[in-house]
Amino acid sequence: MAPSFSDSDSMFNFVVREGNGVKGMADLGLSKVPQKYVQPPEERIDKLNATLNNNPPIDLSKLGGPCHDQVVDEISAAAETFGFFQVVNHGVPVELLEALKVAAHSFFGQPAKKKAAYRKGVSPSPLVQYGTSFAPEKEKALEWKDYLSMVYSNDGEALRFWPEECREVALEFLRTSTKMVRKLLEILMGKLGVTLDEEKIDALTGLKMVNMNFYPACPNPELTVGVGRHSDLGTLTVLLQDGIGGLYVKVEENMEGKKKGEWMEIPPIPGALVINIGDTLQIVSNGRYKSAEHRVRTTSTQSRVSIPVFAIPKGTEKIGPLAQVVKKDGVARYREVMFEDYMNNFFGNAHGGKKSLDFARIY
Ligand SMILES: O=C(O)CCC(=O)C(=O)O
Ligand SMILES: [Fe+2]
Repeated sequence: MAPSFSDSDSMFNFVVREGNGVKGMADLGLSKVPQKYVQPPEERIDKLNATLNNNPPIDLSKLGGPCHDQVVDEISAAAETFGFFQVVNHGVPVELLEALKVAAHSFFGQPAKKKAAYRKGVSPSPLVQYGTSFAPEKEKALEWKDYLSMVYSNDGEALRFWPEECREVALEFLRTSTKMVRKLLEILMGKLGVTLDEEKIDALTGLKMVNMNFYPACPNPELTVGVGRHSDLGTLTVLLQDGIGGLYVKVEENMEGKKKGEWMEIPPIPGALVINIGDTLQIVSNGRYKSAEHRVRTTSTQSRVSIPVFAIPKGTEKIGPLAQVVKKDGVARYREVMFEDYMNNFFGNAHGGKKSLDFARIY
């Protein structure tokens, strides 16, 4: 059946307000995306205009062994330059990664009605939200993506309220990746001369959330984006992408073999996870660690899924550059902000690269 939206309002209502999602629309059979999905030329993703990031993944099982210091240096060097790296032997079982992708397809493969039950405002729990694009009411062009977001409060509530198609694997992903996040933070803080204690861990990662992103096959990958340019708002993101590819990270600074502003494709590596530095860690480290600006391209042949775990501060937490680092740097590059305010600003605006950091930047 060919879709027959009489105007862009009825398309918006169908996809966004009624919760059919971009998948519901794509399933109708489209030969061309609606105008509302066409990105301005400067935001479109030209596959041929990107380089491939073929840095080998960092092997976390070498921590604690004879190559410990070298691995620590690789992690901090990646955090200081790209704001991203891939890891293997990360402690998240490889079978779980497979099960997560299956669970994501099974959640999004359900009839729209079942997913729409978790829409903002009607979801039976504030911990769970299903939606589409990022800030659809604010965006000039929509993102070709549906998502499910699951906030962690405790195991009991997760198993009770998260959707049954994915709750067990999502919880296990959160549990196992949290251990790695702790290890990575310990290393990154250690490099700043700061010891990570329970209080600091809680301040930086007190709120955890698992998302599932679904990017339906798209008839016009050259005109659309799956996710627009953004950095993640929290401390660290652990991202599982499937084998389809389409994740791009922007080069922050000129460096050997890489030019500032150039986009690198992050290839899927079987069994690996992608680690992103988020805005919070850039602020806390007074700019030493870079949050990674990234975006996602759509594909015309297959639906892609990705599953990030976000480790972020609680809303009541005050976030600012660490005193030890400011002392060393002689200047604070960011002001202290209530994380809730930072979050409201982040989610209250359409994606726009790293402009989210301006909220805390001192000029
Ligand atoms: O799908 C991806 O690879 C990345 C998704 C992403 O950037 C996000 O959910 O914040
Ligand atoms: Fe992201």
